[in-house]
Amino acid sequence: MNMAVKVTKFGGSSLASAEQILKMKQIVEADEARKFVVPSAPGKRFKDDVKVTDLLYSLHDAAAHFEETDGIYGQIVRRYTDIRDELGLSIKIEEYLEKMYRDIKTGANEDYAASRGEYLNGLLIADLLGYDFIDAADVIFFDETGSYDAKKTLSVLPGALKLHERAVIPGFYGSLPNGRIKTFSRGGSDITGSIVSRAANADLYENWTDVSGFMMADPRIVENPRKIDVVTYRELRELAYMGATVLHEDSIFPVLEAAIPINVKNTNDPENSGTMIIPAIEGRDGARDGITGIAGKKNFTVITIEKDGMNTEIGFGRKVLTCLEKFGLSFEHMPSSIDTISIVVADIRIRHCIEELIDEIHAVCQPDSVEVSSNMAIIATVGRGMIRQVGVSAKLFAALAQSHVNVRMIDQGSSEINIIVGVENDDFEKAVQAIYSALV
Ligand SMILES: Nc1ncnc2c1ncn2[C@@H]1O[C@H](COP(=O)(O)OP(=O)(O)O)[C@@H](O)[C@H]1O
Ligand SMILES: N[C@@H](CC(=O)OP(=O)(O)O)C(=O)O
Repeated sequence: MNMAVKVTKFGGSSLASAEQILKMKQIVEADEARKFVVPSAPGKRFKDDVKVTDLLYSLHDAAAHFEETDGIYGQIVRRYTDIRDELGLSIKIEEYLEKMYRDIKTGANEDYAASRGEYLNGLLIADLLGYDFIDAADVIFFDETGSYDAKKTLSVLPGALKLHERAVIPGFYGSLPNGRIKTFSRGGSDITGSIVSRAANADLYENWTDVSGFMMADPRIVENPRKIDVVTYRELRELAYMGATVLHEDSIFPVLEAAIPINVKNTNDPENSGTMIIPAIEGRDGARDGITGIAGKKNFTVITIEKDGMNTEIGFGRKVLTCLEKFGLSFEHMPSSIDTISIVVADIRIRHCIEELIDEIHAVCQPDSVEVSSNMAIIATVGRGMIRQVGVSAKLFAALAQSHVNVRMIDQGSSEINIIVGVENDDFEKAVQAIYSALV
């Protein structure tokens, strides 16, 4: 009989120090099935600490601008040598660090620099566990456009995993067709864990972090939020995309087809069952009272375009989108009513071209007015049962009104599993707390 296989991804918070890494070791060794380990780079040890990935971005930036680099490099060296020494390992991590430093100083790309956080941690962890080390650059691939290449990866990775009884595969990066290193977006070790789970045909993908699963709201905003025991891939994707950073929003794609469940667990409380993320909940959709969760993000710009008779003007939406396309902008949401259409774009993407974009919209769409509000936050209230439940929106808006939160935008998503509201950045925390108290 084939033995069960579990892939375990440990986040930066779970590997920030030797003490945390020893907890990881205990967890991995407690279950024979935990054959493949995907580590992140060491994260924050305390509130104001700096993640190694952020140090690496700073190091690359300083080197690229010919600024002083020895200080940052020294901090990175200390993070790894401290871990190595406290774990009593003899691996010569300095040699790998020195090579990295040379490469960065001689023009290695930013992704290469960022990826070394996971690479170096992977070497230490493989040594500690006595597992083989597989460099993600040899088994995880991106195409020429920089998108993840599932076909190529799945033609190489399953075979590579079969050659190893137990292995460590660092998270966050792979390689481009020209051999250069490419990373996923921030938090992307979660995606590596999912890819390895698919390739290993795992029975379970365990994602170990510093919270006991997905909570109904961000624990940094709502005190002691309720845990979500079971959540569907789709709800998870909505919540993750909207700001619940526990799991990267793209982590579900690699395991989707194979329907491999994801279990979010707490390295500091391994007995807690955490949250199970599964394809669908048969026969229970709609049976759940209330909502699944609340998530949100700050720093968006909302452009509201008004034009009488917009609803009958053929091609109006296309014209607006052409303007965005001209500036290479994607949008997050686009709620509309009879004579208005709003476009929500992240501040950081639009800041440099907002004035030119508005001029373009005036020229191309001939609107009656265009209003721009920046420093907006968007909050999504998500739940698969919400659509069949009367009164959720009424309660939500009453709660916001009672807390004196000015609602600047409403978008009842057509996916019908979320209601999105736009509020000012300053009202963000208050709004999340108000929605949580009213609906949970
Ligand atoms: N809904 C939520 N449930 C749980 N944690 C959340 C939620 N929203 C945001 N978080 C934050 O996500 C953090 C875990 O994600 P992250 O920092 O990426 O962990 P890791 O370093 O393990 O990858 C938690 O510490 C918590 O502050
Ligand atoms: N270290 C990378 C990738 C990652 O997934 O990290 P974490 O698991 O700590 O979120 C980052 O900081 O983005």
